[in-house]
Amino acid sequence: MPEHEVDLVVVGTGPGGESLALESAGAGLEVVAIDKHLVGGECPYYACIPTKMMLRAADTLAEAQRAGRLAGEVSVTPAWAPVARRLSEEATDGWSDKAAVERLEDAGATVHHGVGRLDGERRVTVTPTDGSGPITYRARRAVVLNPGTRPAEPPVEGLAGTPYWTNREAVRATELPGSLIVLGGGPVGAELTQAFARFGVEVTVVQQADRLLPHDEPEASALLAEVFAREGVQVVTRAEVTRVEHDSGFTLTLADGDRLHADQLLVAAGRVPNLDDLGLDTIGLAADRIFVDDRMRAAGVDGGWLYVIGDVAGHGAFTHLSMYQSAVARRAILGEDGPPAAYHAVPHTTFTDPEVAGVGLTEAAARDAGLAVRTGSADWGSRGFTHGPGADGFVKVVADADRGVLVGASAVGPYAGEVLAMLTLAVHAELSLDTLRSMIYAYPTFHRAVATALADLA
Ligand SMILES: Cc1cc2nc3c(=O)[nH]c(=O)nc-3n(C[C@H](O)[C@H](O)[C@H](O)COP(=O)(O)OP(=O)(O)OC[C@H]3O[C@@H](n4cnc5c(N)ncnc54)[C@H](O)[C@@H]3O)c2cc1C
Ligand SMILES: NC(=O)c1ccc[n+]([C@@H]2O[C@H](COP(=O)([O-])OP(=O)(O)OC[C@H]3O[C@@H](n4cnc5c(N)ncnc54)[C@H](O)[C@@H]3O)[C@@H](O)[C@H]2O)c1
Repeated sequence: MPEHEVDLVVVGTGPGGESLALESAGAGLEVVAIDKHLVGGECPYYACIPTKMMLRAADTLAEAQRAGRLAGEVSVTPAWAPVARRLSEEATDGWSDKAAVERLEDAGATVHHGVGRLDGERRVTVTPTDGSGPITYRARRAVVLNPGTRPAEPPVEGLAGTPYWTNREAVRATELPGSLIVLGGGPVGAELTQAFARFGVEVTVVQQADRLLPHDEPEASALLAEVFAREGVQVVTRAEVTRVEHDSGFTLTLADGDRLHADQLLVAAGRVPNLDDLGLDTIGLAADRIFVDDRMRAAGVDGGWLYVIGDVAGHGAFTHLSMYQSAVARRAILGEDGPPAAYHAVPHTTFTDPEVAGVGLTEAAARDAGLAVRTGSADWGSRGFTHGPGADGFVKVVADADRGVLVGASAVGPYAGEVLAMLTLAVHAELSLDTLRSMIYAYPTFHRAVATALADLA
C-alpha cells in the first residue's frame, strides 16, 4: 500500500479537531482530516446546536403561557413542524457537512470520509466510506485523535435491537410521540425531556441516580425536579430497569416490579468513548482510556507525536473543552507559546428552563478535596421579583476559606449561563473574595445575586 507523507493527520473531526485542521492548514501545514461521519462532529448536527434550537422553541411556548400573568393572554398552538424545519434547514443543512468540508479544502486540507486507524508509529490508515481502497498516511509532525463518544446502551434485557431513540433520532424527529420514556436524567435527558414535554409529549424520566443532574449541586437537582413536576413530567429516581419490551410501544419493568409504558423510548444513559476502533493497540496503548499531559500529548507514546482532544481526553464532555484543548494542541504542534491546559475552572450550562450553570467544584467536591469550605447562597433578589414567573433559581458560591478565593459556583435560573461568565472569571483568575466584594454590581441585574451570595459566605 503506498504511503503518503504529510505534516498532520486529524482522526475524528469533532469541533476541536475540525478547527485544529483548519487553523493548521491555514498556517501552511499539509493536513489530512478524516471523519467517518460528518465533519464537525456531534455538536452541530445532533447535539448542542439542534437541541438548543428545540429548547428555544419550547421556551417560547413556556413564555407564551407566562404572558397571561405579565402582559395579556397569548394564544399559541404548539407545532413541531417549524422546529423540525429549523433543525433541518437552518441548523444542519439537511445533516450535510458540505460547507464544513469545503471550508477545510479551501484552507488547503485533504478531507476523507472514512474510518481512520493508527497503524504503528505516526501512521494512519483510512478506510473510505465510499468503498474505495485504503490509504495510509505518515505524519511528520503529529497525529491528533478527536473521535468523541457514542451513546451508551445499558445492559438491560430486551433493550438491544429495539428501535429506541438516542439523541440522533431525537433531533431528527419530524413527528412527536404521544408519550416518551427518557432513560437517564443527566444533561441530555434533562434537556430533551423539557423540550418534548413542553410540546405536549407525556414524558417519564427514569433515572438510575438518586437525582437529576447528579454532577450539579443538589439544590439545582431539587429545583429542576420541582419544575418538571409542575410541568407534568414524571421523574423516577433510583430506578433500576430490569427488562425492556417493544411491541406497539415500549414497556419497561423496574426492579421494584413497576411497569412503565410509552410510545417511544429515548436512551440518554451516558456515553462511550470511541477509542475501541482506532488501532491504539498498534502503538501499545489500551483502548479503554487514554491519559494526556497538559499539552494534550498522549502518555506512554515516545516522541510526543500523538495528541488527544475532546470528550475522550477525560476532562469533561463539552464543546468548549474540545475547542480549548484544540488550541492547546495546535500551539504545541505549531511550536507557539501559550499556557498549558488547566481544568480548575471548567464551566457548563444545561439549557433547561431554569438554566443550570456551574463552574469549578461543587460543595461536595470541594469537601472531598479536603478544602476549608464555606458556601453562600442567594435568590435572584430584585431582578427575580421584577421578572416574575419563570424566575426560579439561585446563585451558590463555594469558597476555600484558607485561600480566600472561590473554587466553584452555580447559577440556576433565567440567563444563568450568562451570569456564569463572572463566576467563571472569578474561579479561573482566583480573584480574592475581597476583590469580588469590593466590586459594584449593577441594580437590578441577575448577576447582582452574586454579591448577595458572597455576603452570605460570611
Ligand atoms: C444531545 C447532546 C447535547 C449536547 N449539548 C451540548 C452543549 O449545549 N454544550 C456543550 O458544550 N456540549 C454539549 N454536548 C457535548 C458535545 O456535543 C461534545 O462535547 C462535543 O461534540 C465535543 O466532542 P468531541 O470533540 O470529543 O467529538 P465529537 O463531536 O463526538 O466528534 C467526533 C467525531 O469523530 C468521528 N470519528 C470517531 N471515530 C472515528 C474514526 N476512527 N475515524 C474517523 N472518524 C471518527 C465521529 O464521526 C465524529 O464526527 C452535547 C452532547 C449531546 C449528546
Ligand atoms: N448543555 C450542555 O453542555 C450539555 C448537554 C447535553 C450533554 N452534555 C454533555 O454530554 C455528556 C453526556 O450527557 P448524558 O446526559 O448522556 O450523560 P451523563 O453520564 O451525564 O448522564 C447519564 C445519566 O444516565 C443515568 N443512567 C445511566 N445508566 C442508566 C440506566 N441503566 N437507567 C437509568 N438511568 C441511567 C445516570 O444516572 C446519569 O445521571 C455529559 O457529560 C455532558 O458533559 C452537555
